[in-house]
Amino acid sequence: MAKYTIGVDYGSLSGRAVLVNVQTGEEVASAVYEYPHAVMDETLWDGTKLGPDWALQHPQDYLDVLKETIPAVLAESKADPADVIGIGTDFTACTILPVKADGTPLCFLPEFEHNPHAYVKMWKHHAAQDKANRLNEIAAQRKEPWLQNYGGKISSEWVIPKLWQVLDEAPEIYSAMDRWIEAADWIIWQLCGRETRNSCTAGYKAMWNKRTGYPSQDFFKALDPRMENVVEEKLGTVISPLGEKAGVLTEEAAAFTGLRAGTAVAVGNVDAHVCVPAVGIDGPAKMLAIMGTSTCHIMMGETEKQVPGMCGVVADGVMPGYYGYEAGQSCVGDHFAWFVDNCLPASYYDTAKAENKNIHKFLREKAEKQKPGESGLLALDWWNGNRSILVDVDLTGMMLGMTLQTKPEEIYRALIEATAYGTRAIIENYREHGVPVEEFFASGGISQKDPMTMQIYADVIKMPIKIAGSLQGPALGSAIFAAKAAGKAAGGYDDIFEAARVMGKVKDTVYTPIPENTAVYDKLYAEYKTLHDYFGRGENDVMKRLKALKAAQAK
Ligand SMILES: Nc1ncnc2c1ncn2[C@@H]1O[C@H](COP(=O)(O)OP(=O)(O)O)[C@@H](O)[C@H]1O
Ligand SMILES: O=C(CO)[C@@H](O)[C@@H](O)COP(=O)(O)O
Repeated sequence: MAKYTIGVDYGSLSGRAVLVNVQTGEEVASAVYEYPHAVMDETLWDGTKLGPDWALQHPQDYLDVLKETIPAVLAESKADPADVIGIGTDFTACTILPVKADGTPLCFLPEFEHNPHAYVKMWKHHAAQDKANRLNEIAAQRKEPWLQNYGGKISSEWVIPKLWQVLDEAPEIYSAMDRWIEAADWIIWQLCGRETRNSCTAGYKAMWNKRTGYPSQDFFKALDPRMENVVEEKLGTVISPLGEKAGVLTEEAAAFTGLRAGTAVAVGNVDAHVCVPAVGIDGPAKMLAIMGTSTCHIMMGETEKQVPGMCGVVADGVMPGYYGYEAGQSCVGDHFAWFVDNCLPASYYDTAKAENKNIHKFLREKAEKQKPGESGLLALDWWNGNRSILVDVDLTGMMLGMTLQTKPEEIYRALIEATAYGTRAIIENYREHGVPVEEFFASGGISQKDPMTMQIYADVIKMPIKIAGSLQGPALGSAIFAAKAAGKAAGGYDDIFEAARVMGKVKDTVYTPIPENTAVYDKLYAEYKTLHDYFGRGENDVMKRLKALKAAQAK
């Protein structure tokens, strides 16, 4: 009798569930639910104005994903809930919210429903940069040894800068919250009624280390005396390894999902890291880029190396027995989305509509006719700051080389190329610091939807690119971890590597570098690197000055 697991992937704009056959990896059914509140980055749902660089979400949307998608995949597959042996989930991160001791989000309480700080701060909420800067200064002064495990800088996207922002700007929310918890762990709590903290978000986003634990009380006190006991007061100290069973589905969660109470629930995971087994990766030096709104670059290594500008190195942070390395670009697909939403003449939309084509496909058909370098354009891919290797959200985008002849499709292609150069910078940075990158895999929406982009990436990074076999890489990864949490006795797996080999997959399509393109891209990349260092490493801080002026004028 076939056994199944369900994986649920919480992306930036929607949640997607897949129901997967545990013995074959076949994805039997899938469903998507778009978050009704989407990303609240200008106003809260009630119209309350938000400041610059804010990005909030509503946790009710996350619950509704479970209520909508799980019954949908059960109905589509006609699977008997008794044969669904486990459920796993993954989330964007650090996407984090304040809750009461029983898990109730503060924004669900009438007294806080109009307070923006009571909501989920999404990974791309960058309004705690001043806190991150201060934290980095203090950590560097104190020569905190863990700082180098995070490339030398803690990002404003992470747990402590965001929490510190709450403490400063909304102390009433800080004191009302009993827990400050990643949505990745909160959703597991909703499923199995038990609070757990996963080692992936704890390690990459909350500065927790398997060997040494969290930074010291003294360090937190140096940030702000009110945070001296932040770990005990707001975070959790019991950290669960990936693939472990967090608990079992409660009666209540069984009622709203249609699954059976008692079904195994895996501990939370992150949307990027969870994809690694989904492409069948089972060893070091194989980089996986999860290319969507943003891109995360995840890889395993045999040794722990401190690489400047990476996001982090975490023992067992991806799969057990290896050091997990993460780097990333905070804006990839968001560049293209911004461009089509803001910069295209109406005639492009009209023609695309008349030809019944998606606007990206329409632009791609024009852009793929260009040769590398033909447009004369070069961009810096910093529309949402730079995550790796500069770790600076105050950097902004740039486009060089425009003339009266420049066409929209040329700008579109230059933006794609810029993101490819950003990925090459990450790969070269690893290699320069002794971390080998030998193979390259891609997953995520763009890897599936956009062959031109994938060919450009292969030409720029000069490595063949293998493509994930699943349209839903993270959801499949979550289903794989669910099979591990359920265990062999229930029809799953006791070994995550075995589960990855059976259930993970890549496509037959491989994008291979084209030598005449790589030769031109080598030249363009050299120009990119010059501009990257000039604007990004302090030689000319014009981007920061403009941003400061903008903030001052907006007041
Ligand atoms: N047909 C398409 N071709 C190329 N890129 C696309 C297309 N449709 C959407 N995109 C890009 O893909 C990005 C979303 O990626 P996806 O992986 O689906 O989402 P997420 O990152 O939220 O998980 C968008 O920002 C958009 O720029
Ligand atoms: O930062 C991480 C993981 O560490 C991601 O969750 C974040 O970049 C969001 O990813 P998506 O672009 O929504 O796939």
